[in-house]
Amino acid sequence: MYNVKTYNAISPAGIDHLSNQYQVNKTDDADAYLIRSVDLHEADFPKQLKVIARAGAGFNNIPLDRVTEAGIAAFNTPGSNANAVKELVIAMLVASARHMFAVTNFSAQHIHADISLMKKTDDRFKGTELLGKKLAVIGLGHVGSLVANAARELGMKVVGFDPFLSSDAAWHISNQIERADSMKAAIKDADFVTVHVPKTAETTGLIGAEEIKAMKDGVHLLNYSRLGIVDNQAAVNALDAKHVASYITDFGEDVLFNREDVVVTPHIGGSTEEAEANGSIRGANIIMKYLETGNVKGALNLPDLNVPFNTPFRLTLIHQNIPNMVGQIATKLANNDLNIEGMSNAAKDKIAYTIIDLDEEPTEDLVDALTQINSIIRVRVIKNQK
Ligand SMILES: NC(=O)C1=CN([C@@H]2O[C@H](COP(=O)(O)OP(=O)(O)OC[C@H]3O[C@@H](n4cnc5c(N)ncnc54)[C@H](O)[C@@H]3O)[C@@H](O)[C@H]2O)C=CC1
Ligand SMILES: O=C(O)CCC(=O)C(=O)O
Repeated sequence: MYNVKTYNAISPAGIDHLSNQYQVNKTDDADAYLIRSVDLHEADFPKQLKVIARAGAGFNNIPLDRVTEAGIAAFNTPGSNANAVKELVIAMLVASARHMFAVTNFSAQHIHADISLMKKTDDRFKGTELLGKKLAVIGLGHVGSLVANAARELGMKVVGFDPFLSSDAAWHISNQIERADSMKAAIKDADFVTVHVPKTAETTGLIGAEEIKAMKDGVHLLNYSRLGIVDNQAAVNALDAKHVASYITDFGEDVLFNREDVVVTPHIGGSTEEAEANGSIRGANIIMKYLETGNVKGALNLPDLNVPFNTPFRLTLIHQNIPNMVGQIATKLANNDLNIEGMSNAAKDKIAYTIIDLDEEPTEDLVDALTQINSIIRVRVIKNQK
């Protein structure tokens, strides 16, 4: 039996997807965490924790260095909630162009008045159309590409900026999206700017005072990525100066409250039934595959390694990516008279991962001996359940 611990509200679709070899939230000593945006930076991890699956895209809530040092595999589920974010961002583009929140506030406050009178005398709520307007999309991954394509379908001119665009992601972007080769080129004459990048040291403050100054007067700015990617104080200063027309974000801070020209949603970009189910089912599949086979695809901190599991036992080893590790491991197995049926190894940056297939169960002494090799981070024995 494997133990899974969940954090945040995890869609039951993923919990139900786990096989009967899994029990959920019965103990804190979990083999796997299935999480959403809980902040794990200050958390201690139980010794037997082997895998963290983040149902969602952003993984800035996981202390990756510490998790890797503990030999814990970490995964996210990019794309699982991208459509949900896209739909909300498109709604917010329309809402900002039509002053939707100020309009509905006005209506709520004048519920007993003859609102049609205001229409005849007041141009305050006259909006603009998206058709023909220019949208700059910063970051063209799962979310950004969907936003760019949908905006194009609405008749907007769309320019994208993503210096790290993967060739896979590029396939999903309409050929009618203009590619900018700098942030400045993307934002300079855009009517709307929306940001869809991960939060990293490099993207913190990506849209600061200088970038906002380079935008045209009357721009509408959207941040559905993370707190800190847009400098909120710089955005407020530009709103005060009437340079930015409105700022719409999923990540509130005190400086943003009680302003008519700011709309804050409470981090709900990915909060739809469908997106939460997608993410939790993908997270459940990741946990089952990693715990039961050791195979890895798309981890945040381990290389891809997928080997058909056809022997009764398997050893998996997470270790430093340095010379002679595989040689030392093979020697320990030979010294214990264990025949290696198959051995595969892959590396990602400083970390390497080795899978060894065996006909016999390795002894505890052998596992101890392997664990004691300098630069081995974690050794796991997996019994084939098939
Ligand atoms: N508000 C919400 O509920 C949600 C927020 N998000 C946020 O949106 C982010 C993006 O999500 P996905 O599109 O699924 O991720 P993704 O990984 O598919 O795409 C991110 C893109 O950003 C690009 N990028 C990285 N640094 C950049 C830079 N300096 N300038 C321009 N582009 C850059 C990457 O090359 C990549 O193509 C997530 O990391 C997360 O923080 C995602 C889902 C829901
Ligand atoms: O709804 C959630 O769990 C957060 C979604 C999100 O921010 C993400 O996937 O990056």
